[in-house]
Amino acid sequence: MNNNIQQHEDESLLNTNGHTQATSIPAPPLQVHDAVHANPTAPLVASLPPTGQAAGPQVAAAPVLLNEMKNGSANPTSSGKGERLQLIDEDQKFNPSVKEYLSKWGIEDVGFNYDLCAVVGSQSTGKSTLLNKLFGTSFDVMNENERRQTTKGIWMSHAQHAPILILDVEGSDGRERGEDQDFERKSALFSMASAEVLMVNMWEHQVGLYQGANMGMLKTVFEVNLGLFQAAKSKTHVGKDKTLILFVIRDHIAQTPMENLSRTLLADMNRIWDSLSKPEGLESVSITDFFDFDFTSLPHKLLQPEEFDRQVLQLRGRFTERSSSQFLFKQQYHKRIPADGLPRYLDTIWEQVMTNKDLDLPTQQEMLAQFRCDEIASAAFATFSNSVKPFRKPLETGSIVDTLGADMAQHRGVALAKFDKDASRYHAEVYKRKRLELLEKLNTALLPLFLGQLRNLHKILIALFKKAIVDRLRGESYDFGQVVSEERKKALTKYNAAASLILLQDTDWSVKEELSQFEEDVDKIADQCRAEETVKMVTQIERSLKKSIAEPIELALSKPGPDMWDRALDAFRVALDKAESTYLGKAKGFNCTEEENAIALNSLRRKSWLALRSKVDEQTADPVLMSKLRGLFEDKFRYDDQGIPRVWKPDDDIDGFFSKARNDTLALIPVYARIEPSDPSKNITLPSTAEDPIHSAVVDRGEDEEFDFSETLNIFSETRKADIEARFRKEADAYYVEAKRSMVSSIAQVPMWIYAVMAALGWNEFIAIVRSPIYFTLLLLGLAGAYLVFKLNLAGPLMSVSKAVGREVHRLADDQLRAHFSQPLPQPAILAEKPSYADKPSSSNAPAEEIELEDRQKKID
Ligand SMILES: Nc1nc2c(ncn2[C@@H]2O[C@H](COP(=O)(O)OP(=O)(O)OP(=O)(O)O)[C@@H](O)[C@H]2O)c(=O)[nH]1
Repeated sequence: MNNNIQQHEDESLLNTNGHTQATSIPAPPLQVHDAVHANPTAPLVASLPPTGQAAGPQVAAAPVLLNEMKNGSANPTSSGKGERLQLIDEDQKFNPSVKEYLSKWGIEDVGFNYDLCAVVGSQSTGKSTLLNKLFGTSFDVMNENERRQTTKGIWMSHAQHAPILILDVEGSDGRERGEDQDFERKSALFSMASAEVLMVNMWEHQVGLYQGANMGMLKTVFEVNLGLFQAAKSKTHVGKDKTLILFVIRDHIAQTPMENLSRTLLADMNRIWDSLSKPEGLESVSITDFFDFDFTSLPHKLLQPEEFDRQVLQLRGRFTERSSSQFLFKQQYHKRIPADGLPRYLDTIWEQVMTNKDLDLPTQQEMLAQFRCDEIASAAFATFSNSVKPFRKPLETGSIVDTLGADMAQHRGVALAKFDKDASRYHAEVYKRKRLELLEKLNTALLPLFLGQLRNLHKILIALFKKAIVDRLRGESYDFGQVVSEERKKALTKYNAAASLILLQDTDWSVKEELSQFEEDVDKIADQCRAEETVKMVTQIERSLKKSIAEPIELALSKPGPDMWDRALDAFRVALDKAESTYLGKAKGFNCTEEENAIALNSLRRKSWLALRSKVDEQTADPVLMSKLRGLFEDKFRYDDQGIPRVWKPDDDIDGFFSKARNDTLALIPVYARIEPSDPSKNITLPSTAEDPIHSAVVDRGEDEEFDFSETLNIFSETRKADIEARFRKEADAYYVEAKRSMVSSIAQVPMWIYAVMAALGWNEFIAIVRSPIYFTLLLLGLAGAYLVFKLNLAGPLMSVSKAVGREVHRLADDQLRAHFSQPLPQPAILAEKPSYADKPSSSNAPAEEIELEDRQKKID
């Protein structure tokens, strides 16, 4: 690549006056425009409108530009502009730096707002010179001293005054390539496929020639065009993508009028066109369906430099002034390649040309559109990815991003707008397709955020739901069913609201599945709470049942008899029925299922039964039972039928009463031993856990213990029964002994006459005391002291004091005696024969009272 910036050649070689004509033929119909056609021979100055008139900014700018040209200020190097690059080198390699250059020239981002023209023609016909003058470029110009090829390959540059790209094509017909017309053909194809305006540069004297007038090259161009239509396979394409061929006749000295030259050239082209074999269906199409022709001439640059410059300037205006009627870059010639896609397009076209493939421009444009749309989409997606990255972390850590929905929509919108801005210029169908693809890609990238947000929403709302229920159930009075239904509704509303915020348009996203999963989990928690609440409720009911059965059971068990269990079970059934109806009443608000109710009722019955059993156990504990039996025995033995205590008299049948009372009481022990009502209809039966399917399910969940109903009916075993009997017998015997003793003591009463004898014998002593003042005073004092002790309740304290004193005296005496007898005695043998009280063996170790009782018993028997 040659980036040299060449100065414009010296313009002051010759200064010969001449006149210039310009003829243009837009089509259809074929027309001839001549910038000065009204008077072809008139000098150029006369043909220009006066300064300030509507005809042309190019005219107004003319003096300035002329000065630029003369002073060399149009020199591209001075402004840093006008750089060029060798687009295709001598070895026919495409330069990959086009994009870089376009960007440097500020053309990459202009979309369709640029134009492209190419110049072809025989070698050394002043093409580069003309381009440099027209556009301020810096293409190489031949050195006069050595006449040889200067432009090799195809060069590209840009205009200084407008967004115009220029292709300077290697001259044809040069001795350097000789017979080889391969590059000429390829470069012509390439130029035609890319340029809106194809300038054909030729000397005036070449008009009418075949090779010299580039007719061979033009024939190729026309053939290629027809080939393009064959590829497009549609006649509708005809007339849509036209190219303007602008003939520039150099060194026109005006001997032959421009009109004649134009006509000759047109006739030549029509002849060529006619000679071409047309594709099927396109036999009748005219050359002007594909091409517009324009003709212009320039005076001799060396002989008429001033005129040459003026004409060039005028010609420049036709390239740059969009408002001018003679503006060359008409809309219809534009190849509709956005500037950013141009490098790729040119590269592909050249590749096609190189591989001798048919040039199918529409397909190329489509392929370019695909390529560029992909590139633009990738760039937009990369920016989008970066901007949504910050959302990932909070969502991964379980947070909810409040603005996620709006943010996702905004970032997606930005990416699509970015894509639309650059890609909408390309092939419409491709653009639409690629936009859909991008949209899908963006949605796919956003999907994890959407799902993450839903996941977190689910977790957080479930936790909140649980907490709200637990908090509300802590209160004193609540309706569980209402609490659950209110909180459920709240949770679902919140979920729906939050989920709808992140549902984006143009997606197939749905929250249906997630919502149903959420509902399922909410219900699961409600069920859990309900189960806990049911257990709580059953426990409460059980507690109140315990309270309500306590008294009736105690009462029933304290009055044993054949119907003792009938009464106890009656009381239990009443309490159980009440408990069950309380449960069912409360369970209505819980929305419990039949199965849950069955489980809870089963549990309630079992727990109630166990409560009954525990009460019975309490009432049949050893001391309680013994006291009951004792009481019953006493009632029968010590009281008569009217409940009056018996005073045993010698003629009473103590033995008979005793054995009856004892046997009756002993007969009650088996009644206590087992829960068994006399009336079988009052029997209560509960299923044991082993045979209860409902309970098995509960046990499987580890919520309850094993329960064997038949076991619970037995209050105590045979061994214990025997033990109780034995103990009772002993106690009863004690009562018997006591009864006998009380009868003996009543027999041993002092007769009344003894008291009369005592009064008769002691009468003298009584009189002696009454008559003696000392004794009488002592008697009065004694009576007064007794009265005081009685009045002040001092009998107790006096007794305890006297007892304490007695004990102390006894202890002291005991100590003294022990101390005395511990000394060696003069006759120990005598003392040893009398065992002390302490050493006295207690026959059978029984307490003294018992021994005494036994003695008495023996006597009675
Ligand atoms: N007679 C005449 N000579 C010109 C004119 N314009 C340029 N020249 C001269 O023609 C010679 C060739 O000019 P270039 O601009 O290099 O021609 P070219 O067609 O670009 O040459 P290649 O790029 O090699 O094909 C130079 O010496 C110019 O000074 C013109 O209008 N008339």
